[in-house]
Amino acid sequence: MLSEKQKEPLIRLVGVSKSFGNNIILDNVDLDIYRGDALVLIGPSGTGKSTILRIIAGLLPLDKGSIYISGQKRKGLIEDGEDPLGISMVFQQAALFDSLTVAENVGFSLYQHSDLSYQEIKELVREKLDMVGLGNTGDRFPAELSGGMRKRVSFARAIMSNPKDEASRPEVVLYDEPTAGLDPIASTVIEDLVRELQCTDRGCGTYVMVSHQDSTIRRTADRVIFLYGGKIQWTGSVEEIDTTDNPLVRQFFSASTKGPIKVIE
Ligand SMILES: Nc1ncnc2c1ncn2[C@@H]1O[C@H](COP(=O)(O)OP(=O)(O)OP(=O)(O)O)[C@@H](O)[C@H]1O
Repeated sequence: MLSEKQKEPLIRLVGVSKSFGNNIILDNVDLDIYRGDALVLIGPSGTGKSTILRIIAGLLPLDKGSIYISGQKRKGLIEDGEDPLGISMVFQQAALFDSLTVAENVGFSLYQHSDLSYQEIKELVREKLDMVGLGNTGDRFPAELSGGMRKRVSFARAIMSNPKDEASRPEVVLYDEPTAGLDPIASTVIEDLVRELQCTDRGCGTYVMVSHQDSTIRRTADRVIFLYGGKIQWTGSVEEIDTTDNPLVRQFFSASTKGPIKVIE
């Protein structure tokens, strides 16, 4: 039996609405994310998937509704107060500092915000780079790496935390299209890594991902959510992608221009 605490969602969006100008992007969205969830958000371009990630990360204000982190209502943005659990985001463009080495990028937040020694941070950086299979790249600059390697550096940065500050350890990782623009083999490396990083000796973490790539959706999702018209239209398992009779999901995966999804020309 799960205790009440274990059943409580780590993150809960209640009645969340968001517009940009006159465009209603999210319309009264409810979403619960549980510990250990491997959740992939899908849907046509421009339906608000990245917007949901940015809202969960606390980077974007809501128009209406509430967001609860470990049962605690968030007030304002992440810069207005820390959440009771660590949430980190891997951006679509790896978002590395070009003028810093790989090691300096990965250790950046610890150099800025911790009192760890240079040597301690160096060892942590090396550990995280080893975890993403890039142990020997610390002295290189982002421009010297392939797109897939840059993505992996951004993963290493996202899972970095201060061992003396348990609250800094990210329990939830948000991935925005981590395999966009990568060839199929580089995508497989990233997909495997997402799964490997989810479960460590501490247990299984939680992630929410946005992806358009069929292989990434199928290999990294336990639960799939289809967003369209500002609403969650369908939730199912990967297996159910091929068996559902939901017309939106069927059209999306058959890549057909005919169906309820309006084609933007
Ligand atoms: N800061 C902003 N200002 C104005 N419009 C925005 C802003 N951010 C997003 N939008 C608009 O909101 C809509 C949803 O954007 P979002 O990036 O969340 O969609 P998405 O589903 O992730 O799309 P894609 O699959 O193409 O990445 C788009 O029409 C986008 O142009």
